[in-house]
Amino acid sequence: MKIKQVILRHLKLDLLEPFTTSFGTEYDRDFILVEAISDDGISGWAESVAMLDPLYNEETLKTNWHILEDYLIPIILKNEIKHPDEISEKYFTHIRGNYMAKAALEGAVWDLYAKKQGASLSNVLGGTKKKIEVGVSIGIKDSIDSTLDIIEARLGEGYKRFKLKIKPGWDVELIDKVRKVYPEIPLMADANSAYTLKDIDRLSALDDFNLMMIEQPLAYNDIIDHADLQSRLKTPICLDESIHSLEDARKAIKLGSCKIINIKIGRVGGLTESKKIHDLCLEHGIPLWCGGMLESGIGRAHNIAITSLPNFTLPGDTAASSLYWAEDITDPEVTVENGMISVPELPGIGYEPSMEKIKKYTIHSQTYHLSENVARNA
Ligand SMILES: O=C(O)CCC(=O)c1ccccc1C(=O)O
Ligand SMILES: [Mg+2]
Repeated sequence: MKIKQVILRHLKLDLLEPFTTSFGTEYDRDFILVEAISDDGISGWAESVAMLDPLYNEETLKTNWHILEDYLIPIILKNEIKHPDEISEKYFTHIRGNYMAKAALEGAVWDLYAKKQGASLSNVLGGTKKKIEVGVSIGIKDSIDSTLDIIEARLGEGYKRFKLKIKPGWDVELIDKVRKVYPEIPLMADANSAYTLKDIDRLSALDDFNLMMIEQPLAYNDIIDHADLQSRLKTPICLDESIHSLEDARKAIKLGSCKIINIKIGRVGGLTESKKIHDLCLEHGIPLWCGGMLESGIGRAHNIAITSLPNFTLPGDTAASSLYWAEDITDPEVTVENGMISVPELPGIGYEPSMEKIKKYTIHSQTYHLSENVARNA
């Protein structure tokens, strides 16, 4: 495969409802859409899940644009790529970190590769499921009653798992009240690193509610204290922020830092690394689910494809487009029926980017070609 052109677009979509976590409130979603075009004129698409501010992790939309423009795109334009696995295994190895930037460009090449094979992205990744189960992530609200109303609505829509964002002071009472109303629903909590081991009493109190898991209770860069905490809790810990690679997953499993892992393609540097973590976790009996980053339909399509692999046995965060956006940028949008999404069988990601809607939400765009300057840097 020869990539002759890459287009970066900065899009902004307004969220229908503000989304609050322990690290802040999002009112809208700015992201980079990546289009990689081959010499025979086929486009592959992906999005960077980096946010505008470095609150979830250290990457931002601007750091991603810089790394894509100055390092990653020149490499992709200069080299002939036989298989997308080569991108993380050979071409990006000397660039440290910047996982979300790497994943965005790698993902666009994966979509392009699948389209050239005439196969679905799920198919080329080794996906086996035709349908995937989905859950929903519910942000921090002004009251427990409004949280209960949302759970009621999502239950009616068939969602298979309910994740409540927690932070100190919005935790034990919330979970207790929700459990009293819904003693049986698959329920979990995500702290986004809002606690330390000093909060052991509060975290132990959460152990009484039969939660499926507690996601990332401790620091975003920790696997040591999580191992200590896991040894004191019966509720499984799920790591999100702390896992950036196959190596991180191997070490966390070895230490006993978690019993479940959430894979976000962007956080681990792409689909190739996601597959490797998948295989390792399968071998060690660690169940997986696919996390969400308030993606547009393009990112959702990638999440659906990776979730079709067999060890994604727990419902993920890839809910319907209509819960987030007045309109999404793909045709069709991502829809959920009875808590399930059908994995597309069309070539590539299987959701067509709508050029009309993409234009409508684009703030800025830039096209990159192979040039003398690019060749020198790559
Ligand atoms: O609905 C979604 O896309 C998942 C929302 C979510 O939980 C989330 C959103 C932004 C950043 C981090 C997280 C998280 O999983 O921790
Ligand atoms: Mg999380």
